[in-house]
Amino acid sequence: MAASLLLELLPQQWQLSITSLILLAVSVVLIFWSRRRRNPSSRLKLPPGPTRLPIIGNLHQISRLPHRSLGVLAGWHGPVMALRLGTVPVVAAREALKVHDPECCSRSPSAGPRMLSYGYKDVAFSPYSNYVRDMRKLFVVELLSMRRVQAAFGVVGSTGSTRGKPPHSTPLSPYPLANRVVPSSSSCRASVIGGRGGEGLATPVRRGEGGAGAAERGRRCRSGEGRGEEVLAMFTHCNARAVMLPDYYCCMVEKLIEKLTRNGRNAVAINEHIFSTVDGIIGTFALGETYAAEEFKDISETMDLLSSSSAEDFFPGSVAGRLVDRLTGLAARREAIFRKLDRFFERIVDQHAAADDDGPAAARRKADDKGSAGSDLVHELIDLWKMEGNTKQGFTKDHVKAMLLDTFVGGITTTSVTLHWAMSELIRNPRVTKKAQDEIRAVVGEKERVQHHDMPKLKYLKMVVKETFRLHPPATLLVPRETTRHFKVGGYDIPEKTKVIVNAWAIGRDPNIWKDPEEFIPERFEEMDIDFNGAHFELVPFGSGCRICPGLAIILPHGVRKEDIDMEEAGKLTFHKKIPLLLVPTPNKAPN
Ligand code: HEM
Repeated sequence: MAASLLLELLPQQWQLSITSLILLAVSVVLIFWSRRRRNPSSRLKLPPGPTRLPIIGNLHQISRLPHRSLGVLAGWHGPVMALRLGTVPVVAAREALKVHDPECCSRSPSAGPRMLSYGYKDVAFSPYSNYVRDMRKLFVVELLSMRRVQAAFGVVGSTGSTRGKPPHSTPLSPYPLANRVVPSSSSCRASVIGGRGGEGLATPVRRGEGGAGAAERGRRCRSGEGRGEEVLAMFTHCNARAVMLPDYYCCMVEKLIEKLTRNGRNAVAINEHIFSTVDGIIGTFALGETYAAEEFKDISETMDLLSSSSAEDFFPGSVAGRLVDRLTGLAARREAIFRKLDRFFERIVDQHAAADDDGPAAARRKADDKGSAGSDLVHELIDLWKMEGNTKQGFTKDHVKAMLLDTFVGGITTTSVTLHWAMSELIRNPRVTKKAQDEIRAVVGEKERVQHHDMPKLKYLKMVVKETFRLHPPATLLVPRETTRHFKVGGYDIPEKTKVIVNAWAIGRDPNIWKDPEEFIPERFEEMDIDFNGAHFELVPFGSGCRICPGLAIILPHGVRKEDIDMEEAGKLTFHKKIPLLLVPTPNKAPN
């Protein structure tokens, strides 16, 4: 009534246009409504979620720290929440991996990862397939196995060195690995910074065992269309593969100490030192004796490009998305980084391939004679390329480079970001630092450095690592998954091809699980049998199940007030400390 009165008061030419506009709006609503009725997905009981805006959906509700925005939204809408980011259906559900891991084993397409991984020829960003399963197996069973790592670093546990011995007790069999036997290695270790009579904390940490829950999930994964043998292999044989071995790692720590000592009483940006130490460890393990980050400076930009946050990711298949990425310059940056990355990988592969010209075995022998690492991951991948390259589903040079991307980018950044957070928490919490140092002193005694066999005794230090992962998982939202078929969680329907986000950061700070969740209290783990091996869903910094991180490696300073240490985050795929930690390194000698 009021509307018709208003219309009458308007000039005649306006009346016509406003009436047509109203008719148009009503028709659009009617068409939309009738389509919804016919669409079977509208009959599904989808999880609750925030109200969406036309076109952009819930994009406006996601800040630069998406784990925080999603944490707040989950507080309002519950632990299973549906969103739409652009045109992409998304479900944030921590329960998804716990109960429905086999249905969430894939990854959604994304423009950055697609280009940088040579069209999904890597593991981390590829949709689930036999190739991913086989390459995970290769990664876990061969490339990150104790035997291989020992071969790469020329050590055998804490008892001696293999220098002079052939690095391979059994030769690698070629991809597709159908008949590969999982070695029954059980010495699962990883390292964290530590030391004695020296300069700060330095020590390796022993990991926990898989547990019944893990084995059960491995079994379920396996029964789910043959997926997840690799998970079972990881949990039953070595749920935490070491990427850093004590001898080599000690050498890198010595180098770090030397650098810090040379620096005298000047403050240092500790993140840079951590980064180059981790780069040295993982770089050497994976790429031979190359210091990767010294040769390729754009690692953090690469990381940003791998996060699924381009317009094309939110509007897949649309010209508009691609156009926006072109106009904002993102597409050009992506191409430039890809060219640089490719040149870097080409050089590494070509150098290794040239050394392999006389045959892989001869190259290893030569390398071994020189007392160097002998066989690194690149050699292994080149072997595969040369053996399998001519087959129909050939393993090509691009596959080699894509696998290097996963190790180089995935391994170095995550590990150094974690160490940076750990150091910052230790500086903020002098009580914890003192307790960890006292433990190391007590365990290490008069020795100069922590030894391999000291690791299981450093229980408090392991709790410090767990507490760091609880508060600061570097991949705060893990690597998003995609559903391969419809399933129900918490009574809600999750359709096929839905992007699944697990907020590891919010789980670690959930007051229903953790007392005083914002506080850094390693002692909480004395009472709780919780580890980060993927078996406990209260702590999932490495993910869990079929796509659990095959690296599963961890790394790890007085007189400062807690408030002095800023803990703001920044990043896109992994979230690091926004303001680098500056420290003056001082020797921390054992009392006489
Ligand atoms: C502090 C250290 C690290 C953290 C916190 C971490 C975390 C993660 C997370 C959260 C995922 C996704 C898991 C999922 O989807 O459930 C992942 C996957 C992966 N990580 Fe790590 N990672 C670390 C170190 C490493 C290292 C050292 C390497 C290699 C040398 C590595 C290689 C990979 C690969 C290849 C994947 C892909 C697995 C797949 O998609 O199937 N990571 N990592």
